[in-house]
Amino acid sequence: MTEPAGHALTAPDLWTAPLAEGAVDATVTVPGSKSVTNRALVLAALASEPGWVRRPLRSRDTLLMAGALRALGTRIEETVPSNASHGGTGETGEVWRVVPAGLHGPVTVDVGNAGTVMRFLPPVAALADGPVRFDGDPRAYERPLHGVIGGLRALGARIDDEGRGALPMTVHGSGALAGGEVAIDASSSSQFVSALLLSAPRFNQGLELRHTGGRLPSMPHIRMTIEMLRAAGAQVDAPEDGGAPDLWRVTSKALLGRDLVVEPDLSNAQPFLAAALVTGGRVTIPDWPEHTTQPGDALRDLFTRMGGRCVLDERGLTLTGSGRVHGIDADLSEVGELTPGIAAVAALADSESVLRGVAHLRLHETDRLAALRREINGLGGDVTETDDGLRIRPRPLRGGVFHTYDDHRLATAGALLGLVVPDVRVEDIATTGKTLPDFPDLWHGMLGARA
Ligand SMILES: O=C(O)C1=C[C@@H](OP(=O)(O)O)[C@@H](O)[C@H](O)C1
Ligand SMILES: C=C(OP(=O)(O)O)C(=O)O
Repeated sequence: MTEPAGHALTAPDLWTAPLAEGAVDATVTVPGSKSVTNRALVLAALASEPGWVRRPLRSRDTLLMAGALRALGTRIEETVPSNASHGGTGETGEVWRVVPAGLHGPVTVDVGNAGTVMRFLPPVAALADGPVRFDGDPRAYERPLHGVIGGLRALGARIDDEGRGALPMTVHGSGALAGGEVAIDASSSSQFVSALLLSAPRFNQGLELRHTGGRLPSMPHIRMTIEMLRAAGAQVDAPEDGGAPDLWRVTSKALLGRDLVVEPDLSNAQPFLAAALVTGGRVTIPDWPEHTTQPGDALRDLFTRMGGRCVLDERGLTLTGSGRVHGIDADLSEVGELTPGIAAVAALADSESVLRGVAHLRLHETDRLAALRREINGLGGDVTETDDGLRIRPRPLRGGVFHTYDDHRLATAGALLGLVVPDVRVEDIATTGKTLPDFPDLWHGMLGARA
């Protein structure tokens, strides 16, 4: 079995996870969704008029996206108005005004380890005038990109990847892309599909995209792409509208500028809701949307099956723990990014769990299946890898170092275990900055609010 990739385990920067002294009772306001913010930025940059992104997530992944679009020529003005009431939330918040402009190289884009940046931006670069070099963290070189590279080449783009089929690479934009029909295998990442769809209204002939290959993961994220494209005026035919399976059509058409309020990141709400579940407490997440394409909405069902009670009302989503945590047998293919948090809860349950359908997590920020097995077992757990997931048999856990492999969701999983297992030290808690830089403060705040 391979060991998870990540940075050195030798000089860890250790964060002692706070232990809950009793049942957690808190309201936690979670910052905006990474997936929505980065789609909103791309669509706004490709639009034919200015747009607004309200309550954007400010984190490593979204700042990399904004920085790359700026380098390509887009103007993004950040303001924190004193009275930006919007969207019925009544809250003030940060607003980014996005003013699209001609996209130009030569430019170098740092993708960090952001899947959304490394996959959503090459199609944008193909529309730019000049070469756009893509580089990123060492792990970004290992993450799959072949569907984007092969797809773009078939649609008329010139890409120099020195035969790697991965980063680093240069997209030689010529100011326009023919577009048309293409087939790709997106079974290793739904982001290949989202990437090509997002830029497709700007292709001369639009796009007819077919997925060929194994099961497509993270379908809610593809629905998010389609919903946001349509809200920007795009014409999209998708399988769920009665069309052929695994086939999407996007018409060539100008995109509108939008005024959009970013929903809270429901996947980042996971550790806080889980805190209520494992301590038999109560946590409310305000502004939980009634309708959403975010995969995190599945937590209502998953955590109910694991022993919590969820109520969605005008205050937001409230999860109340019963004091008991049950194991679960779940196919997480649609909601893969929830796996580390589910695995941590499962390690504290009263029965075995089997998590299925998530083989593609081996190619996420780190090999998440190997990392979870190794780190939970390092605290005394009993986790084994299966072909497509994890089998977790709860055992009494002990303290120790929880390594995080530059993976924000490993770090929050470690913090959750440390809530009920004394002396868990989480390596590099700052890695949560990929999507949730405020995590340590929010976590301590949640505990400080304990009734
Ligand atoms: O499109 C998106 O915003 C995302 C899609 C998913 O990627 P994969 O399909 O590669 O798992 C998800 O895991 C990632 O966190 C965000
Ligand atoms: C897989 C994830 O991120 P990325 O957008 O980098 O793929 C994640 O956030 O869990």
